[in-house]
Amino acid sequence: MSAQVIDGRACARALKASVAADIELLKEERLPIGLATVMVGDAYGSVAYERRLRRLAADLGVPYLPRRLPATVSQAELDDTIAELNAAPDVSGILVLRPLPPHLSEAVTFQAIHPAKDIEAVHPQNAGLLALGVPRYVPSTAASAYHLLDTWLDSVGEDRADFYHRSLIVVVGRSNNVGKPAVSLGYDRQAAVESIDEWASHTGTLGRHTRRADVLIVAAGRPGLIRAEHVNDHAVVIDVGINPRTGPDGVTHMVGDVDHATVAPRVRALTPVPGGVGPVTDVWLLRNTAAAARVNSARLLSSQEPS
Ligand SMILES: Nc1nc(=O)c2c([nH]1)NC[C@@H]1CN(c3ccc(C(=O)N[C@@H](CCC(=O)O)C(=O)O)cc3)C=[N+]21
Repeated sequence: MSAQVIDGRACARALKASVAADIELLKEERLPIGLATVMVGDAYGSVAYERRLRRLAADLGVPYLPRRLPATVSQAELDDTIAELNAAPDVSGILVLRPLPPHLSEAVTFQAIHPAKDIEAVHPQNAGLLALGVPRYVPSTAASAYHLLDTWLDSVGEDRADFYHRSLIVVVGRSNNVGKPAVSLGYDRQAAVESIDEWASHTGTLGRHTRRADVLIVAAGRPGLIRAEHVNDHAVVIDVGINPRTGPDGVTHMVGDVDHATVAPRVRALTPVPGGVGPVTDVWLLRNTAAAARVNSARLLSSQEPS
């Protein structure tokens, strides 16, 4: 029997309707909402993501400010751009696209973002709140992985709490933007959680871990990393990988970290690439942008109070 393919586009459509309603309310209340992105250079994944965000923001009627800086920009110039966006009253959320060129520091850059506008929770304050189980914003990629899982559980009639309490979630990849948040969100659901560095594939120990997973979340950025021998027959596999691959025809398209053709026949359910986590991620980011409009207005109101 072949696995159920989890439909990320359908899930994104439903989520988008609820985000559109949030945005409508904000407009009625005259709370300013706006998304700003900062792209340094022109990495393939960043350009692709930025294009999607621009379209979605337009669709939802959210003002969108794309800032593009040359790959040679200095740390001080990048920090200045962020400071400007921090101060702009019509910008509720700021996203700095990764990766940054090697001469720039992600740690320094992310600390420059005002925590109230940090819709990806990359500032240490927001990353800390997430790790403590009291997130201000849930980072969109990891949030989308769990949103797809939750929605799929509902669709097959499994009780979410019961499922997570019985499950081992294995997260492959330990990036600050996906792997680590995915671990925190697993803990929050009271699941057993295991985190593995993708380096385990070089020591031949990857399968030993991944084969035990009830839920396998793969965010390693390595096409074809997970194959048939890495999974068991009741696994639910969430493929977070977004890797450009140029075919023999010279056309570049996206593939995930999971070898879909060999894994799909062996597991219970899995997400495709494209059409899995990706489409939900964009919508979640706009959801956080709407939530940020409220966080920012509360902050501005309280700063007007006498001290
Ligand atoms: N700070 C930061 N946060 C990010 O989340 C981030 C980033 N930087 N830098 C770039 C990467 C890349 N990325 C994508 C997410 C979804 C799709 C996506 O939705 N793709 C569609 C279509 C793919 C296709 O065109 O075939 C899909 O999966 O169905 C693409 C790319 C987010 N990234």
